Amino acid sequence: MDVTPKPGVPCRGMTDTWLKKHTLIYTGATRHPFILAIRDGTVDISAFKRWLSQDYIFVRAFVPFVASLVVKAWKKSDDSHGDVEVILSGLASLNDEIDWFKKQASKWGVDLSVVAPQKPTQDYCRFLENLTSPEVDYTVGMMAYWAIETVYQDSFAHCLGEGSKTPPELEEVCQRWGNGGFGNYCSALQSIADWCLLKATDDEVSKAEVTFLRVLEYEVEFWNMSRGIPGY
Ligand SMILES: Cc1ncc(CNC=O)c(N)n1
Repeated sequence: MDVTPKPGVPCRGMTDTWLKKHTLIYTGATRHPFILAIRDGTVDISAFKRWLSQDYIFVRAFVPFVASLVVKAWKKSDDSHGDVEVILSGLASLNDEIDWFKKQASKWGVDLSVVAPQKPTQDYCRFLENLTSPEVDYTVGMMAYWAIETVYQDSFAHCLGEGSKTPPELEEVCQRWGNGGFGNYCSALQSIADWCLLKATDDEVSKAEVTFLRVLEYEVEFWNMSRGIPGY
């Protein structure tokens, strides 16, 4: 079999295949009514504040998950792709992000010390905690990391795109994840995830695909909660 890359023909990894195969649910997570409301300037400010306080809880739980990936990257024998440095720089950004959330909270008059996690936040945080276990493959974890970051990058970049009417006071929020630098970071995570998937067993690949779908479902639930759909 000829495996040499053809000029002009992009080399598609497993993650791109899944984005195509599951495009409906991916679009549901990245073009959610909450995001569309930010983009068209009709977002309810109480919904935005709810998102802000719940996401602060999420991000705190995200830190140990990403830290577990540093451990797994360090333990595996092949680090020719510099995975440890890539993940570590993500942890450093999360350190800034936690400060950023605190500043945003005081700007919007949200008291983070009294915020209780709602059910979708609890469920999503528990899912992250399960992924932190040493029993979960590095491949599955990296793929989840890429998917979680990419949903935010794609969603918030959409709020900054051509023709958006995002309120000026929310632009900084959209920039946090929608900026091109973060887009490049997501591409780096995607390359690592694709490389892992290329070498993974069939069992790991199918576990990773299920995990990919679960991430998208949790993201949709998180937006639903933020939007204040009755029942939350
Ligand atoms: C629910 C959710 N998903 C993804 C992200 C983006 N990662 C870190 O900030 C986030 N903040 N919150």
